[in-house]
Amino acid sequence: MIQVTGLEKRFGNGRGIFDLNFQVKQGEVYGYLGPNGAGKSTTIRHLMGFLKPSRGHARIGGLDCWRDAAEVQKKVGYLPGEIAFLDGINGAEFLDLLAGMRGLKSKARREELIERFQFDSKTPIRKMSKGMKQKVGLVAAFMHDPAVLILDEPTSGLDPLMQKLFVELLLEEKEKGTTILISSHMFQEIERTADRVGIIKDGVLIAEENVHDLQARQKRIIEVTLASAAEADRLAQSGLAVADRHGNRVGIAVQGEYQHLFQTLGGYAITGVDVRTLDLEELFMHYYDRNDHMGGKEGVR
Ligand SMILES: Nc1ncnc2c1ncn2[C@@H]1O[C@H](COP(=O)(O)OP(=O)(O)OP(=O)(O)O)[C@@H](O)[C@H]1O
Repeated sequence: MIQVTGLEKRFGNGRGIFDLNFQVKQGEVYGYLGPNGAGKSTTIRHLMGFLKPSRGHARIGGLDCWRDAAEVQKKVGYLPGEIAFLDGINGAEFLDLLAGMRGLKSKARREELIERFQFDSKTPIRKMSKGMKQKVGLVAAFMHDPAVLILDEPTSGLDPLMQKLFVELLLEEKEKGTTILISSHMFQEIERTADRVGIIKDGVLIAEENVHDLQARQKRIIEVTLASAAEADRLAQSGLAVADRHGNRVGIAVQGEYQHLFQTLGGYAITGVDVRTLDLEELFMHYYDRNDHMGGKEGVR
């Protein structure tokens, strides 16, 4: 449904995107990840027909995103990274304007979305907080039930409750067969929704991964607390795959094979057990310089 072929944009300063190639199949959710300034928004602006490629093509549903920009923009639900609103109007008027441009008659879906995101659409846009503007942007992107959604950092500015709601909405869209490209710094949101992820750095697509494969390869760490340091020493030398060790605690990495682990643990004085899952962020970290990592579970920038 989305096809990017040899896409290139060279800005005067030598930055840009270079020979990008990827596809998003109908009904697939593609997570587009990358550190600050990697080229995510530039790619997305090409997909929306706002930028002319220096080389190559971006296509959506067979349409050329630059040549057929007007048609593409009608077809796609788009949430920009930074929304430029008209200042003199309120949220409802802004949505009316977009609905008019798209020839959308029914307000049913829009009202349902406003109800879910819980905001007063009559508030003047200049008085809205960042999060509230983001909600208006999301309603604008989803309200015409588009076959393709392109979302540039959709949860920025949303509080955790609204982020959760957004993920639910995205999963519903996925269920309906909507094709979705979502750029994000939030690994967890990508992990819960995406089928595949592409990682862009310095304008180059450096990796593509199938999220379901990654999840199947995901390891768990069983953290065992032992009655004494001597017991912990003994367990550390038992031949199990020891991932880490802190005092009386020994972390053991497992991937599907639990029988041997529990048989072995039977011979030890254990006072506690905890299970930790290595999340995809940890698996992805090797694609980034450590310096790019802002820390925490939230981002990769
Ligand atoms: N119009 C422009 N002229 C010159 N350079 C530009 C222009 N637009 C973007 N760039 C540069 O191209 C690079 C990619 O920018 P882009 O906004 O696509 O990154 P991004 O991955 O979306 O980053 P962020 O996470 O910060 O939004 C950056 O170095 C940026 O400074």
